[in-house]
Amino acid sequence: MGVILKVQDLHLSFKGVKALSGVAFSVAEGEFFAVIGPNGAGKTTLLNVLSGVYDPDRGEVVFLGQSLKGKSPQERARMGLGRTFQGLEIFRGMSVLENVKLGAELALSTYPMALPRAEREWRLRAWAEEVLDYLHLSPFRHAPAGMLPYGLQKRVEVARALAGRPKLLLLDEPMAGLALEEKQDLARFLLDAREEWGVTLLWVEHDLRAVLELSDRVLVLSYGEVLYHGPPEGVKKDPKVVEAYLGQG
Ligand SMILES: Nc1ncnc2c1ncn2[C@@H]1O[C@H](COP(=O)(O)OP(=O)(O)OP(=O)(O)O)[C@@H](O)[C@H]1O
Repeated sequence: MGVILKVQDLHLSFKGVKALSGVAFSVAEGEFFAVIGPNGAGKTTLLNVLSGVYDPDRGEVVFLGQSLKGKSPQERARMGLGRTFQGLEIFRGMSVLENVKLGAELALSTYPMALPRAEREWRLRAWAEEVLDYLHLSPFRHAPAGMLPYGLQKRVEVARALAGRPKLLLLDEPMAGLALEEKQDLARFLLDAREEWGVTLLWVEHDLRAVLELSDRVLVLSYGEVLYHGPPEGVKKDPKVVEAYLGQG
């Protein structure tokens, strides 16, 4: 398995607060990689640096062997770096299908040649429908996304991100606010997406049980520093992690 993402010596401060301090790790292709840590540890800041919302003060992010320095979030997305957000980022007044087609536009924008309008529309629709079907959202395709229950809205957001055919999908707390059954459904969809479309997953998540059950490797951050980087089995055994994170109960 090759390395899809390499993060080297990232530093970022906000007015003296060190949000990231010497963060380094790598993610292998096809991995389900988790980032956890207490509130304010720097997890969302890390996602913002990876997706190009913030420039780091120091350090580098290499995606598929290419440095991301100076690349906008849009350029990164076109390279195959997808993202979902902590809050919901769907268009509530648009139908589920329209939301997912917007994501599919991104996949088509990387297509090597310009397509005739009708064919373009056909491909967009076909790909969006495939993703909807895969995530069991087809019955809701014409419903305004904002009218669906929260758990389904979260699933629409994941569907839209997957429709962009990311090679690496960054997920910011995808399970927040979901009931246990909805979490289990989402976990299955993510694992299936990895299997079916070969997408690598990097998720920030507070549900420790889900993280330890599903992830291949885990990065633990605290005060912007890496406390632990390794398999899930080692997380609870690491004295530094217990002290800074798990000890909080
Ligand atoms: N735009 C910003 N301006 C100023 N300070 C910021 C900004 N973004 C983050 N910070 C600070 O950087 C630190 C890390 O914040 P971050 O949101 O990355 O943590 P987190 O691990 O995602 O926390 P949570 O689990 O609560 O979402 C915090 O001290 C936060 O207050």
